[in-house]
Amino acid sequence: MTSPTVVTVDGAAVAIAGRPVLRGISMEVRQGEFVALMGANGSGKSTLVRAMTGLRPLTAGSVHLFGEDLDGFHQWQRIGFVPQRATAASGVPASVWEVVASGRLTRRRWLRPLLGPDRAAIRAALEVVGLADRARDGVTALSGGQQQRVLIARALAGEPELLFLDEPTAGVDLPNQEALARALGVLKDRGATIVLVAHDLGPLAPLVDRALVMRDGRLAYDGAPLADDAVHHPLFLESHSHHHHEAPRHDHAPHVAAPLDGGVGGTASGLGTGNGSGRPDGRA
Ligand SMILES: Nc1ncnc2c1ncn2[C@@H]1O[C@H](COP(=O)(O)OP(=O)(O)OP(=O)(O)O)[C@@H](O)[C@H]1O
Repeated sequence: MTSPTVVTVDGAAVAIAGRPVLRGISMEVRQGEFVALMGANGSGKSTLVRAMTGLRPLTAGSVHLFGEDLDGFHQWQRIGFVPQRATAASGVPASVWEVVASGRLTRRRWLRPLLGPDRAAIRAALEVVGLADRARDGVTALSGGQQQRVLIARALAGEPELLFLDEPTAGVDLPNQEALARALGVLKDRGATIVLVAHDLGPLAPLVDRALVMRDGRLAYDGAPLADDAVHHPLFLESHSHHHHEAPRHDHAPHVAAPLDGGVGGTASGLGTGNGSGRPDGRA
C-alpha cells in the first residue's frame, strides 16, 4: 500500500527581485519518508523549503500540505520548521527549557499555562536530543552544535507530523551531528515525515530514503540516496553564469536517467525506486 502524500509541489516557480530562483519544480513527499534536499550553494534548496512552508510566495504553480492548498492551509500545528543558521541565543537570553517550551505554543490554548502533556512533550524532546540535563542552563552557555539541538528539540516539542530542517548539520561538529541523527531517527521511527536540506549527509545518511538534488533552481535528480561525493558530480554543479536573464530552456537541465523521467508529474516517491538506476554517473 502506498502511503498518503503529505507534500505536493506542482510546477512551482519563485522569483526574487524579478530573478527566477526556482523553476518548474514538481515533486511529492509521502508520509513517513525522510527526504534529503541537496545541491550546490545557491541552487535554491532554502528557497524551496521556504516555499513549501509558505514563507516564500510562489510566482507560479502550487504547494499542497496534507492535501490542502497552502493558500488556505491552517493546520500549522502539524508542521515543524528549523530554519537555516538560526541561533537559539538570539534576542533575550533564555534557558534551554524556555526555548523548547516555545515550540509548544502551537499546541497550547492562547495564554494558558503549560499543562501536564506540554511538560511531558518538552521533557521528551529534551531527552531525544540528549539535553535533558541542561534544561536550566542558558542557551548562550551551550556550543553551536548544542544550540542546534535545542532548536531541533523546540521543533520536536510541537510533535510535528511533518518536519522541515534547513542545513541542521552545517558548522556542527561530528558528535553533535551524531546526536542530531539519533534525534531524527527517533522522530522517523514515530512515523514523522522529514524534509531536510543538507550539503553532505554525514551521520544522517542511513536515515535518508530519498534524495532530491537541485541545480540552478531546478530539480536535477529525484531518487535513491546518492553517495556524498556523487552530489559533487559536474552534472549538479552550478552553471558558469549566476545571471538568469534568458528564459530557461529544458535542454539545459542535465539529463539524468529515471526515476525523474518516470512517473506522471515527474515525481518518484522513492518507494520501490531504489534500484540505483538514477545515478548521475549513468552507472546502474
Ligand atoms: N532574500 C533573497 N534576496 C535575493 N536573492 C535571494 C534571496 N534568497 C535567495 N536568493 C537567491 O536565490 C538563489 C537560491 O538561494 P537559496 O538560498 O535558496 O539556495 P541554497 O541552495 O539554499 O544555497 P545555500 O546552500 O547557500 O543556502 C541564490 O542565487 C540566492 O542568491
